[in-house]
Amino acid sequence: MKMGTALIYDEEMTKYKLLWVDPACKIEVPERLTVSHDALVRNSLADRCVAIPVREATDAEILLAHSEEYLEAVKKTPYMTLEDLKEFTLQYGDVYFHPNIYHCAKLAVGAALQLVDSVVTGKVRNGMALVRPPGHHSMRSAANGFCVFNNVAIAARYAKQKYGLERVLIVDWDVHHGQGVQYCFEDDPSVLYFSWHRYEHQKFWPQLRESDYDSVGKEKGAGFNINVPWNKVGMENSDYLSVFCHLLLPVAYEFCPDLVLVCAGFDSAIGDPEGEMCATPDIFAHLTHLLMNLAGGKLCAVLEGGYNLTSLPQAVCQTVQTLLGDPLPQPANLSGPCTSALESLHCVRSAHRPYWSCLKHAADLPTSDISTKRIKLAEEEEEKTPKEEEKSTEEKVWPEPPKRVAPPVRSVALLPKDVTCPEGCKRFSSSEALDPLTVSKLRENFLKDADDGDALTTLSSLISITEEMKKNEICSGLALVRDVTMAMMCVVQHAAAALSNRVLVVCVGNGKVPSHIAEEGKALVVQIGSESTEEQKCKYYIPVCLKKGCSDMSGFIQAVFGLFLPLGYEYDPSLVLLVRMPDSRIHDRMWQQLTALLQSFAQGHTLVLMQEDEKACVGPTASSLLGDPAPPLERLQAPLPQDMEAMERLRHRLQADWKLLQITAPESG
Ligand SMILES: NCCCNCCCCCS
Ligand SMILES: [Zn+2]
Repeated sequence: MKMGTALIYDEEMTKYKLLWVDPACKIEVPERLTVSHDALVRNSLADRCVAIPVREATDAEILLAHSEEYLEAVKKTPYMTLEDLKEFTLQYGDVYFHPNIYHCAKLAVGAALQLVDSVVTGKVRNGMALVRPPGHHSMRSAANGFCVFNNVAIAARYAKQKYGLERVLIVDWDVHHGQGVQYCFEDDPSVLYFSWHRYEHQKFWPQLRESDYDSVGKEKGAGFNINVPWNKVGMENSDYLSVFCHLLLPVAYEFCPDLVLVCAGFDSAIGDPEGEMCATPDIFAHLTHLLMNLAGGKLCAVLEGGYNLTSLPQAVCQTVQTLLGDPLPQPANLSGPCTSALESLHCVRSAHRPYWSCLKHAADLPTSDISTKRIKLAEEEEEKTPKEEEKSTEEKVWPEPPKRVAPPVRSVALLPKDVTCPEGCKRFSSSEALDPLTVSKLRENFLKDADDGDALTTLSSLISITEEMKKNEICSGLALVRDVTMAMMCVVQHAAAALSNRVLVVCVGNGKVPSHIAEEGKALVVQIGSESTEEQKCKYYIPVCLKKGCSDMSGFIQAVFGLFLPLGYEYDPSLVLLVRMPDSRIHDRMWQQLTALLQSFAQGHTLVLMQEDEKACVGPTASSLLGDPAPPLERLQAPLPQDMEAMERLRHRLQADWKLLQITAPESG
């Protein structure tokens, strides 16, 4: 049964503002919340959510992350005069107080806790809390960076204490480093904190040495704090996706969290005066989707920053629409990560090599460099942005994110009559006959026995399904066929020729895949199995070999994140064909994860082909195609070294053609 998405918002949290002149704080305005909520209402997203009321956090809850003296001090602010408030504020940095901010800060924490309760108890699947003041900069005994109480840090402690959760992942995609969260959990292996942030070699606020990539956590928490410093502004969608694919997701899946909390700051979006980045609002649909199959889909997004009143509401809507399960937008043209981002990615992966088996094969840091400060030389040759003084002040413009229309039919199933159609799926029966030309072409090209009526019906039905997808009548589909290879050939041939689709073909399991279908680039074929049928000779046919075959979950998931996703994003297909070859021996859970993750592409137009005897896979496949979160994989052990080395060699060979496969900067000089 499809569970809902919670939306937590209360206009009371708009009822505080800056009462004096302070240039550092003037961007934190009540309108941030009103424009975001109004956009959700205007786009008919709010009424598709489950409205959960806010509540005030109790003292005990606030004390989960703050000291008594700090709480007692803040408690006095409602009764302060304007002068007292100014005086009180001086002891903290880049933050302001107001007679009503304590009340709002308690509501912001309470909203986050209400969201945790709704998600962890299963009342809803996931959700978002629109709150202010934000939280991730506030520390045990100090307000900072517009933050009073650390909403997400308290939520993580609360979730562990009340529900006995063992592992919580916090993803902080805000453009600032949530140092308050880092301090809270840096010695705690049960909370993995990931943050990227504008850093510019410690020149950017809050200018902390401990925000660099070599702060990996302390004592038992070593490895559970991941900092990705952006040492240049202007980071784009490619940079964000590269870090997700080559760092966050492999580690997050190895960590196997029971709950995902997102410090959902949108000052990392284009147009924001703080971040000065260039990632477009629709990228947050993809970042959200890529996290939605962790922890069985239990994801709580809590608003942090976001100061551009145009990109903030757009990004909030993209996030909520994805939480609701709508098809993703086609990602904007991805040009590959910039040198600076690759330097940072390389440094973080090296720093965390000792702690995560998925990174064990990350190349080592050149011994001389202990921090990105010394790697500036590689940056000189690539000027991403004009020098400081020439910094452009013109208004950034970007296209309105594309409408994401959910097709009338979410998923169809082409099944033998004796196989029941999964709930939520629509059984496909080719209503109108295909035009005779297509039929005759099918006969001569694909049918061994020209009079094989069943095969003809199946193939013509598959073609009809791809045509319906092209018209966005159908989102996705699955088919049980007698011969998956022939069915694959037929769909690729037709889609590439007739529909001018770019088809991403993902073949799971061994079996002869006629690579000529990849020749002219109309299809990109990746195949993963236990033996490489043929070595990779053309750019569009990529065989991945796992010693133990597709039953090896940790090797498989590395191929998904390190190869399949980057390739898929760069290829940007309009159709994804997922083929389960006979006796692939892939685990159902891994299959469901793959089916879910491949919906990142082609606006979810995924067609799954399976052999007729795989009846048992129909249900799990359908639930993933219908948008149900894939069940979590168990904790992954180390992938086989020889598999990882083979994947490294493959990636190294391919990265010249496929930029999103890069994980280190091109040799400088
Ligand atoms: N350019 C003004 C300096 C403001 N620095 C504090 C930013 C806090 C962001 C919280 S997400
Ligand atoms: Zn921020």
